[in-house]
Amino acid sequence: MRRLLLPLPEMQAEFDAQVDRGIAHLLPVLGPVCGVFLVLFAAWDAWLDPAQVFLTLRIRVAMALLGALACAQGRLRWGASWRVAWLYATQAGAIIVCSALLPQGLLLALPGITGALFLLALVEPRPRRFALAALPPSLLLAVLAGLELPLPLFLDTVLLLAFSWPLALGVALANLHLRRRAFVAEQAVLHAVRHDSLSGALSRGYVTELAMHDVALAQRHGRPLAVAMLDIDHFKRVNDTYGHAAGDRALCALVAACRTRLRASDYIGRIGGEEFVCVMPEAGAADAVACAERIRNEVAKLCLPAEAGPLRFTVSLGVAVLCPEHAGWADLLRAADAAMYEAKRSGRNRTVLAHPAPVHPGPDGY
Ligand SMILES: Nc1nc2c(ncn2[C@@H]2O[C@H](COP(=O)(O)OP(=O)(O)OP(=O)(O)O)[C@@H](O)[C@H]2O)c(=O)[nH]1
Repeated sequence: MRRLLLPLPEMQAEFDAQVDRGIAHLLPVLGPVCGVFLVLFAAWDAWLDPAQVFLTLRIRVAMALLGALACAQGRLRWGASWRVAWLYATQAGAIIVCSALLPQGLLLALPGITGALFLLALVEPRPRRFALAALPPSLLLAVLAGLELPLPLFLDTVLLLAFSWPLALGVALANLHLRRRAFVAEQAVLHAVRHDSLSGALSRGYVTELAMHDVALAQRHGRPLAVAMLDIDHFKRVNDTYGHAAGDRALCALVAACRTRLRASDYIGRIGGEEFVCVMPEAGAADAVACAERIRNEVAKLCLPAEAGPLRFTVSLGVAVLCPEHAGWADLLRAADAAMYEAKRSGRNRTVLAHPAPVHPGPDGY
């Protein structure tokens, strides 16, 4: 059972959300499938006992309409599990009740009713939720079999249910195991695509995707957003003096230092060799420059052990704040880049705020 659990609680929550999304996509398809079954079962009823067919048809239609509530996307605020449980309970319930009204109906329908358990195990593989959906119809079947069938046949029915349940649960667990493996693999690929493997910063593609979204949001709601572009000073010299491996460690230390100085809602991405960008939603010029200065001071304090002696390095930063002159993320980044080159030109190890003047000045008028 432990192997079925995901290593992190947030991964478990994301996995559950993914399964729920899958079920939500499947539900509109299950509606018409139930409709086809309704017609087939009505024909079956007519074949077994034409006298009862109008009664059973009314029950089946009523249960189908009740079950259709589960497919009403967005109307009812039910979770996917409750929708599945409701759909299964109404459809299996209709089969069981109608079968009980037909001569030998329960016995004839038994393989279909137990078979439905296996279908459910494919749709809802999480054991507790599977049990939640499967239990009420199984209990209904046992009760009606107890009322309708002679004792030996009732015991056969209960025995068949007792066999089917662990088997269907096994199918659900195997299904769950396979889905979790696929999910973990998908997460690993996503992580590799979204992160720089050396420094752990976001990859260029992913930081661009996030930043474009945040810039569009800030523009739409008139909210502040700032960007700081960082570049290690004389990094070529660092590599030449201390070696490439020490240079790599400097990149990692830089990202770690930035993370300690950024807010939880800020993020850092690597956009080139030794160039990084920090995106700071809800930060005006004063906040962003103060944060950039904190990063610069933190980096200047770093001292990494290396064979050629203690490695110290500095960074130059260009800060740009979103304003109406910026059409989007590309313009904002260009402004931060220009400010960063200005910081390099004017002596390095400093922060330069890009012009034009920001629209969202901080309290100190930046
Ligand atoms: N160790 C290491 N070095 C890298 C990596 N990516 C790029 N570099 C090096 O970063 C250096 C960038 O050098 P330049 O673009 O000349 O800039 P600089 O020496 O930092 O000079 P300024 O930016 O003008 O201060 C090059 O020597 C690259 O080889 C990496 O992943 N690891």
